[in-house]
Amino acid sequence: MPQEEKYSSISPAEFFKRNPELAGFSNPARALYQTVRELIENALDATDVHNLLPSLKISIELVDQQKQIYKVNVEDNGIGIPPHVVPNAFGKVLYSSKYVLRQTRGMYGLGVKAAVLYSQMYQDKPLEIYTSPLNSKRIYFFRLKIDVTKNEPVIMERYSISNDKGWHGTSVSIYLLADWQRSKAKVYEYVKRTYIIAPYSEIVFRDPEGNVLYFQRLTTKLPKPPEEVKPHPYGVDIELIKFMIAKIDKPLDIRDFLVKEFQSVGDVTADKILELSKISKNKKITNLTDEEISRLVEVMKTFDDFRPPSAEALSVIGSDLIELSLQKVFNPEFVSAITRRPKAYQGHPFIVEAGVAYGGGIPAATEPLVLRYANKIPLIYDEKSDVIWKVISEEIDWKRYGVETDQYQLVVMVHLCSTKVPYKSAGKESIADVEEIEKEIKLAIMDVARNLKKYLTEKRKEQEAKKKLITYLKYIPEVSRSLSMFVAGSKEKIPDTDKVLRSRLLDLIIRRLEIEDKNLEEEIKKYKVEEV
Ligand SMILES: Nc1ncnc2c1ncn2[C@@H]1O[C@H](COP(=O)(O)OP(=O)(O)OP(=O)(O)O)[C@@H](O)[C@H]1O
Repeated sequence: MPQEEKYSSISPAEFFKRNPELAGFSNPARALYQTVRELIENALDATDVHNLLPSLKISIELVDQQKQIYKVNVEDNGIGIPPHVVPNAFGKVLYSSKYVLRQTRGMYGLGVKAAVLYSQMYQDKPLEIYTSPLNSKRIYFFRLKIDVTKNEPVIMERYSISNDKGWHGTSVSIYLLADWQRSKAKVYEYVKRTYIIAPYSEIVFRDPEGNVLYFQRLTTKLPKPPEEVKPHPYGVDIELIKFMIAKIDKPLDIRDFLVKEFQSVGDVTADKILELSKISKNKKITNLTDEEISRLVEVMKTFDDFRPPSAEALSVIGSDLIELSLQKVFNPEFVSAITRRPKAYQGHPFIVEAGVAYGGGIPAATEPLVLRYANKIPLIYDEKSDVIWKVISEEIDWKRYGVETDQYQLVVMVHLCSTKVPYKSAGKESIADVEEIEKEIKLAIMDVARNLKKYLTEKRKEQEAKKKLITYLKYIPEVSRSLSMFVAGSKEKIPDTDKVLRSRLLDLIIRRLEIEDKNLEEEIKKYKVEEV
């Protein structure tokens, strides 16, 4: 006889506790990497997004050798968190300040809670937080856990002290079962790549072996912070409209609703949309039927007269900062970067930035070193399933740009900014193939690759010229001697003819070959003679 099905429901906290790999917590090594990541991303969202120059202190410490329990602490100098919000921000899955249309690293309201859930599974120390919002007179301390069944925070301890020094920011400590040896390389890579995309940050990183890395702030120029925007009509769906109506919870006229709540919709456009949807202008939003909402969405998605989505919500790094970082971190012989113009997919604005660094201090490898970023987050895992990798490895023929493809000395960086990055999973490690995005990534890389090609062509020309110079130089003594003997045979004798000829011939060759290389000075000096 078939067994009877048993039905029940679980809380979001329970769901992510049962499926930690969905948020990137699949084993002790990955969990350590992911915890560091979530804390750094929150710290940066609390600083650069709010026009504050980030100073981060990161530490990982082994606190129980036998059980392999580590303490991860990240302290920032950000906006801090209002004390009444702290318990939910850290103890309620799907609670966030980032459910608005504005580019931030965080978007799910899950990251730090996923770390806490994982933490609670294998050891019993609670999460520790101290925070002080901007201009707050007090610093607030919390020790928290999550009640997994209820998806609610459990406050174990809380108190506050006077904030005499005017400090603001947040410090979060999480204890967890981890594997430092296996995550070490990825954690280091993550911190380094964070620094590359945020060169206006100062970062101190202490690892469990006692090594301290200091990343010095390279610039005080902060990218323009993103601004919150309204949804674009191309990005709507039936549930979004229902959600917005429920949130307003007032009998507003549908026409006013469209004009006030969406970007790119003025009075005239609103009238046109409503006419096409066969909905009266004065119909109250609270009285709309499901069928009317469905018709409205259909029209909004297909109407072709909207301005494209606003890019005000985005915050790019800028080509100057990308070039600065690539130069400082890799010490290459050539760098170039570009920020493309805003584009949109499914009503979401996006901008692609790209940079290349070539030669110099970059170690040779069989593949280009690809640095992937989305909303200023470095993406480290799942490289081969990312659209950025696909473009760089399959769609760009590097040979055509003059790059030696047996031994690449090449770093290619791509940054996608969007109010909606199409990540493949909640762990935010790779970007899905969206046609519009793929195309922009390709165009951005082609832009910088063309600059690289120009540089390499010039460089090769210069090398050819040098080769010629060295050959010509060898002939100078012989030619000037023969010529001077020839001239000496004439009636009028020129004093030191040989020296004069050598000097003139040398000048002529350098001028003709347009050589400016300082390294050749030694070589040329050998052939220089005192002028008479
Ligand atoms: N260091 C911090 N400074 C200020 N606010 C913070 C900090 N850390 C967390 N928060 C607040 O806690 C909220 C929840 O953080 P959490 O990491 O769970 O999710 P998120 O960052 O919103 O989204 P995601 O799951 O995509 O990372 C944040 O939205 C933010 O408001």
